[in-house]
Amino acid sequence: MAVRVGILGATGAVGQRLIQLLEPHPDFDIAALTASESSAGKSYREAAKWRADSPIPANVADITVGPTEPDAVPSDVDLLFSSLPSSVGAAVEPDFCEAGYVVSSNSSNARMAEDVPLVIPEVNADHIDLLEVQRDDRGWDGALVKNPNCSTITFVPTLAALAEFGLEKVHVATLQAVSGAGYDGVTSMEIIDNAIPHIGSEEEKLETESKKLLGEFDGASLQQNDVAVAASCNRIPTIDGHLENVWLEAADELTPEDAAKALEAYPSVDLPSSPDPLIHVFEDLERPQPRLDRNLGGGMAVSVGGIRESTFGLQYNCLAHNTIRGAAGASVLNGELLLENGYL
Ligand SMILES: NC(=O)C1=CN([C@@H]2O[C@H](COP(=O)(O)OP(=O)(O)OC[C@H]3O[C@@H](n4cnc5c(N)ncnc54)[C@H](OP(=O)(O)O)[C@@H]3O)[C@@H](O)[C@H]2O)C=CC1
Ligand SMILES: N[C@@H](CC(=O)OP(=O)(O)O)C(=O)O
Repeated sequence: MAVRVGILGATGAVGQRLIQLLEPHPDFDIAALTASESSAGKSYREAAKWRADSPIPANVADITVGPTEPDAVPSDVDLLFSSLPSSVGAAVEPDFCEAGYVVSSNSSNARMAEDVPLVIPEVNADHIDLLEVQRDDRGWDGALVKNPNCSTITFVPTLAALAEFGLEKVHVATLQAVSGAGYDGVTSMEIIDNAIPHIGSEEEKLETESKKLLGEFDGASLQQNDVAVAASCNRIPTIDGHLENVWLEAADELTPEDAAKALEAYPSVDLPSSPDPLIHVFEDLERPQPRLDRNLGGGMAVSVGGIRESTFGLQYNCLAHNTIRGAAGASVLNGELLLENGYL
């Protein structure tokens, strides 16, 4: 029987992507939608400014949006996907966990908390069991799991694939799509004919979240990876798809040929939203490109190209769809992992 799920922040850009991904999902049934007080009490059709590239699913359009409070969500809902602004997530997600709900959250609050698993299932599925520590620490019947920032999700799987060569230093420069800032985030006057070489807090997220994701969990605590990561984040006028330039210094010899083999061989996981292959490797130096390659693997794949030797070790470019692999799809995949591991 399908698991009944809810979406916190269902009317937003990521909430709409979640609805697109969850409506046809084999294991999940959308049973509750929440948003701010100004949307509560309206039908989803009325409350959401629907801007996704497929119609609102008929069975979702007539659901009444509730306020984002534990009492407003039916108790037979087992899993909540959270796409709230991070300040709201910080305030309310713990209340839902305390009330017994399992929350798979895309919001950035608490990603670096010691007892909160930050998970990309293809990279560190075993970190999910940090939830046992979390439940002991906090006395929750529910649980809180996070997916990382969209730019972090794009380059960390490539590092995981190359980890066998010994990760020492990584420099990453991003070219991020405007959808990452939300529908009202960057005005057309700011971004057309332009590039903005700063995205608030983004560099720090890439530098810190990557070490947690690549860390070791021994069943009791998590030891972060000591790879040095330096990031530079830029906004460019693409709609979806974050492209990143990576320079990697490895401890062992790492030729472009070895890197391509390791990236291509890196496995996906046996969960419905994990694409096979996970990583597409292009020989064409002009790929990957956001418009051409962001939808590979249903928007859940990572693509890599331009692999070459450089003054600073191995150099390559990577790309992923920021609102699917980088946000809604990442939360859904973590929901699948929670189900697979008996947390629901
Ligand atoms: N856009 C993207 O590509 C990405 C976004 N994220 C993160 O995901 C989260 C959501 O982003 P996005 O969908 O773009 O944001 P939006 O602003 O589009 O949506 C926010 C959602 O939260 C609800 N909300 C806002 N304030 C409150 C409140 N006080 N109480 C309850 N609900 C509230 C909104 O409801 P209402 O409609 O009623 O206002 C809406 O449903 C953010 O944390 C963002 O940083 C992460 C990666 C990518
Ligand atoms: N800051 C990201 C999107 C985002 O909301 O990230 P986070 O989930 O870390 O808040 C971008 O601009 O593309």
